Amino acid sequence: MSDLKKAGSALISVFNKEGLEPIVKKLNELGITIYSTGGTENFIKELGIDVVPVEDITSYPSILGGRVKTLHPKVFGGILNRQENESDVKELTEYEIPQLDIVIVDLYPFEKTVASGASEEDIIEKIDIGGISLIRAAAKNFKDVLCVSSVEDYSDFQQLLEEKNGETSLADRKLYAGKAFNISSHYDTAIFNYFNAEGDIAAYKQSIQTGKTLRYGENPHQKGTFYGDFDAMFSKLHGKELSYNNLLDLDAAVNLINEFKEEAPTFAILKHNNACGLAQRETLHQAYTDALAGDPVSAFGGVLISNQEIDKATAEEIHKLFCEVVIAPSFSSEAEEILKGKKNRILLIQKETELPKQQVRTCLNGVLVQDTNTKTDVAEDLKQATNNKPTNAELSDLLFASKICKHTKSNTIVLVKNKQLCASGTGQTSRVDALEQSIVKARAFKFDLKGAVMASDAFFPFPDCVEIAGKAGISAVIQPGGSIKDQLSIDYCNENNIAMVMTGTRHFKH
Ligand SMILES: NC(=O)c1ncn([C@@H]2O[C@H](COP(=O)(O)O)[C@@H](O)[C@H]2O)c1NC=O
Repeated sequence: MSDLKKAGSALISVFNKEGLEPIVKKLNELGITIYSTGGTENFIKELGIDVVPVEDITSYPSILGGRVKTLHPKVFGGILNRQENESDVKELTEYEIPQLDIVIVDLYPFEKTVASGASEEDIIEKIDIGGISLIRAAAKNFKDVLCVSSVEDYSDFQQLLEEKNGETSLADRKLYAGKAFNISSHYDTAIFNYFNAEGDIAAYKQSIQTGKTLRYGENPHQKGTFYGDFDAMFSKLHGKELSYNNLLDLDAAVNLINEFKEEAPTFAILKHNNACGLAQRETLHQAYTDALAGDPVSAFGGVLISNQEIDKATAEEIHKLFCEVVIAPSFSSEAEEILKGKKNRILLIQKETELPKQQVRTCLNGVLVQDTNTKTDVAEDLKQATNNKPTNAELSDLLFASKICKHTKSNTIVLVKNKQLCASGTGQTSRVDALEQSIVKARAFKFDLKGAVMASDAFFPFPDCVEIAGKAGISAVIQPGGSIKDQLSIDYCNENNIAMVMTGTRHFKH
């Protein structure tokens, strides 16, 4: 037996009338009776198309300022009846309930209203009750009813009407039911999160309606998907598909470069989510050259990000390097042309967007959620711990190093000289290891550490780090402070002419 059903009627109740016209025209052409609510009814009438007011079904006006218009047994009976069930069909006749085969609903814009900063009263009025009930009822009864719950589905639905002349298959109806529950659950999640803005209720709900299957996860034997709106953050100009690992690097890169947003030309090179090169200079070309000099070995296959438009001169330098991704607020047309010279190289324009206020990661059998670390250490935060005061140049390098430190995996030590990352120790199990790694790396790339500064993401539990740093020529240190043995580190610095400032803020990153 064919599971195709010919629709004879449709109930339409939409907030946003845009895109509805061709659908209404097609339904009318197919001889489908259209029922509708107030505003939608007027819209359809103005198109010169016959429409039956929903009040003709309910024999009730819309009441309470529109809070109750479709919430009526005759409307829900028309949607929820099982056509295979004899007693349901009998009841339809007994109570004069019209069968409703198609339900088209577009909900009140709750999230947009919240985002607009509207008053609580306005927000509450945008909690759609009738519409969400129509969607749930129609989707539940997908065996008999097709539910269109989003403007996004209008063009597919239009095509369906055209191809099948008003007939729908069970598979079509079930697919649309799934989409409908995607809409209704997303809507309710947004409402819950509005009511639980203070987090008083210990429940975590997130709903992301857009996702992209990636070629694979972190490794080729793992499946991977990105749930998020990539296009809201970037415009892709060129290059191959982004991978799972590219996306992780992008996340690290934009978070890092945002620290230098309003500053002089700054260029960063990242590998495995850590900066392996970063410099700030008068020209972007120089910033790139000096970022690369930080670690030209690690830069191979890296992700590059700039806080300024990439110009021709910088692009010509970048073009000599094999790199996966180049991100910038914009590219000059010559730079774009040059960088497109490698087929796979990904070029991205970073749009002006806010980053999420919370960070989420899986943990054990659940998730860990925390506020994003938005604290950037500034001069006013600093407490001078030593007799020696850092010079102005050292102070600006210390704050510069502290910003990099905040975005480097713990334990980390970052060494900076003249607004250039000399080296960092990343993701080490001891702070001494992190420091020694950074010194070895800096020396390997011919940095003279005399007069360089050191940033540490957390306090020094022992004076060993300042001792090693002092012997390497480091002249100033920035760290949170707070160890019971702080004084031992301070004493060593005082005895060896090293300036130390404390921020009072730890910047672990795991
Ligand atoms: N109260 C009800 O019975 C009801 N029934 C449908 N709606 C919503 O009313 C809107 C359409 O209203 P109109 O056709 O009057 O412009 C749609 O967003 C629909 O989801 C309702 N409103 C919200 O709860």
